[in-house]
Amino acid sequence: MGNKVAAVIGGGVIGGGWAARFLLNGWDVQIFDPDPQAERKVGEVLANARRSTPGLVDVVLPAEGKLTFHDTIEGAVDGAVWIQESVPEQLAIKHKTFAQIQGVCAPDAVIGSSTSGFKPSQLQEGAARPGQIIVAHPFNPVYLLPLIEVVPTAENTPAFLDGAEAILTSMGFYPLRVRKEIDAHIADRFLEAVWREALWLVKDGIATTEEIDNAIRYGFGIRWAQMGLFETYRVAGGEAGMKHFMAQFGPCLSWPWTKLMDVPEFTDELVDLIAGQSDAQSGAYSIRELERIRDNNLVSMMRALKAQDWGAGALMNAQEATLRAASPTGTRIDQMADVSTPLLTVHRAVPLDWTDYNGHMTEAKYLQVFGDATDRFMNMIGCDAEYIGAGGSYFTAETHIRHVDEALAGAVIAVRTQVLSGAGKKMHLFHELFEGERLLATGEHFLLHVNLETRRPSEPSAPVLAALERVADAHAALPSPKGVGRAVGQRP
Ligand SMILES: NC(=O)C1=CN([C@@H]2O[C@H](COP(=O)(O)OP(=O)(O)OC[C@H]3O[C@@H](n4cnc5c(N)ncnc54)[C@H](O)[C@@H]3O)[C@@H](O)[C@H]2O)C=CC1
Ligand SMILES: C[N+](C)(C)CC(=O)CC(=O)[O-]
Repeated sequence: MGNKVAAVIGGGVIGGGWAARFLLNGWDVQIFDPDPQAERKVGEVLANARRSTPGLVDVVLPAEGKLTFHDTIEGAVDGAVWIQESVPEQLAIKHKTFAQIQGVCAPDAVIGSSTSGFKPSQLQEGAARPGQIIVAHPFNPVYLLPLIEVVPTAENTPAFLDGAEAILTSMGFYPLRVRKEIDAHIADRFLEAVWREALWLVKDGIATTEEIDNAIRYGFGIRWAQMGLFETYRVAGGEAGMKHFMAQFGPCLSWPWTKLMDVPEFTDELVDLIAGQSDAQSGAYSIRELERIRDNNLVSMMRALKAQDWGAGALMNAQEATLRAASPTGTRIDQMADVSTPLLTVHRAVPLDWTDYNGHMTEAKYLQVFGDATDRFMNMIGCDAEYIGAGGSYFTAETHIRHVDEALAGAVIAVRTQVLSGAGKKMHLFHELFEGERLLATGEHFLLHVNLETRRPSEPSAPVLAALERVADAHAALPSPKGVGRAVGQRP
């Protein structure tokens, strides 16, 4: 990918989210929004994103890009290879915006529209180069959720679409190409149906806004996040699966369970009823507080899916593997020319689900970071998944951690690992955890190589031992790090 410059036209809820996603993936972002409050509002979204997005993966994201605000569309799109339109949902405003963009932008830049409902053919009407415009419909918060509905027309070439989707994928998005354009694409058709039914339930006095939210979040909402609709229903069919499920529940669709397309009128009375109930339900929190609660929950759930390598979590692992391959933490010792200084074994951000009631990285996660650093070092010397699968590994026999300073969510942390000794079955490591130049903790660990069949200490393979000895010999020349061999209670 060449120039990583994006323009964001319209910096509201969604434009601000796009800006954050681009910036935190190393893109420079140029924003145009006529609202004098735009810079402040984007700043608030970015602050939320900085504490949540970097911790989605267990490896550091590219260095944050540069953010600039511009007085004109011309200024904002200058040099941009991706231009994201996020102006209000009115076709006339969108058409005027595209005309201004296309008057000045590069002819091969992608112009993505965040529209929730318009078809791409409607957006392309009257455009100078219709083939440059696609729907790229995101989900709020754009800096966390992976889905982008990419809706093209026949005007967009396959090569153009592939290029656009490659850019989205590189930022951890999941581009879902919609086969045929349709009002409101795929996901918003569901959301509209659910929204419509919920409005009826409130209007008819069946349920309050809070009861409806509880019906979703204590039940099918959790289910949907991991298996969606069809896979969930397949499981609900029991051993007989989907056919049985359809035979059993298909007839229900003709029962009067839903109001279908009948939309309740948005009278002042209905709006007041819903807004009043919503105030009673959630008014104790500010919108920014609710955003932070939402982000904490989303990151925790997405990281749980990541641990299962499933759905959105599998996507996060794929992005991590790409980032890891380009990182020194993914390099093997036999590929390194110089191993004479402590090795970078962890380089990542503190995820939101690692923080505690004190507002900082919790105690147990210091051990996790050092455990991860040890795993990475094992990988570097060749004790990788294949080696472990063949029956050899290291077990930790003793650990001593010194907690020196704190780290907050989103902080970029790094572990440098010094080999104190490495010979035969024994491996003695000293990890130092930093945020920038600030030392946060040290971890001293003694490990033994084991045979996974006998579960007894054993000699490592010759290549693993050679790699370990190479680093140990090189590190023997280093000064002994402060804190080595300490016991609890000793004065510094
Ligand atoms: N809010 C949501 O949940 C979602 C919204 N969308 C879509 O994103 C688009 C933007 O929606 P939101 O961000 O929610 O609206 P918003 O009202 O938060 O932001 C719109 C921004 O556009 C600016 N603006 C107005 N006229 C402009 C112009 N001529 N040029 C540049 N900026 C202009 C406004 O000052 C405002 O900051 C819409 O098409 C919407 O359908 C898509 C996904 C989710
Ligand atoms: C309400 N909405 C139609 C604007 C919602 C979306 O388009 C997607 C989302 O984030 O839910």
